[in-house]
Amino acid sequence: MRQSLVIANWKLNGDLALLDSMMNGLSSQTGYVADVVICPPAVYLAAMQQRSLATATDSFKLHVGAQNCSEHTQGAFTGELAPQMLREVGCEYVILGHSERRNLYAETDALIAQKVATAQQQQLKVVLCVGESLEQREQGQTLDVVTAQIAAVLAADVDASQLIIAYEPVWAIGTGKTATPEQAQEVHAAIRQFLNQHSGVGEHIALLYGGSVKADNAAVLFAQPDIDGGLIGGASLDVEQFRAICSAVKG
Ligand SMILES: O=C[C@H](O)COP(=O)(O)O
Repeated sequence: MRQSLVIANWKLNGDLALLDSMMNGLSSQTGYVADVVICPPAVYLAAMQQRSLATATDSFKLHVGAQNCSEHTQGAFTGELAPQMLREVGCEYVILGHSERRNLYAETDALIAQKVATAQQQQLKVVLCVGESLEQREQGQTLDVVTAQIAAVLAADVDASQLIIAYEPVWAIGTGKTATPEQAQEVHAAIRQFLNQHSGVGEHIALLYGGSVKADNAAVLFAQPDIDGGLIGGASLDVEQFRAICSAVKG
């Protein structure tokens, strides 16, 4: 049985007050089928871990995730955060290869592969983001782009069976244009098949959809057979919306 996950990526948003209201709001309604992960800006990670422990019960815990990490474990890299530092403050997950990192910070497939390897060596669960631009989709290159992004990571010293992959079409991120359930399912199925062919792990790893997921479209996306949950940006900053999205994952 594959893991179901809903992950909040706050990006450069939020504050301690939102952290408190989100933790209280989510933990006041438990019984989610999916594991729920919140990835706030890094300065809030330790505070989130404290709150996660304080609100945890035998059956429910909010998991802590980071939005990025260094490919290095230590050294003269001003401003960077090493995976084991993230682990030490309670992080279990890290998002890598997000299109904003690829496009705004020029992260290459090679750098992302290095980051994935280092993060896994330090026992972080990696959420690898992949996705095509609008131009690439219009030119029929979606599956080639997405599988090439994954292949670059599989070529490095990584454990494919421990990856979580988030398919996020770049044209759907923060635009209000969601991929249709059929478009998303087609790419997820292709990713699973590709992973089966290249490392035999396709049936076992969680594949998430991201890109303008909201309370009113989450259920239909998550009902697709190869979609195991979501990576949520804007709607993860609203307690009620995010709670509804978490509840939209069914067993
Ligand atoms: O990491 C999250 C994705 O970039 C999706 O963002 P969005 O839900 O605001 O479109």
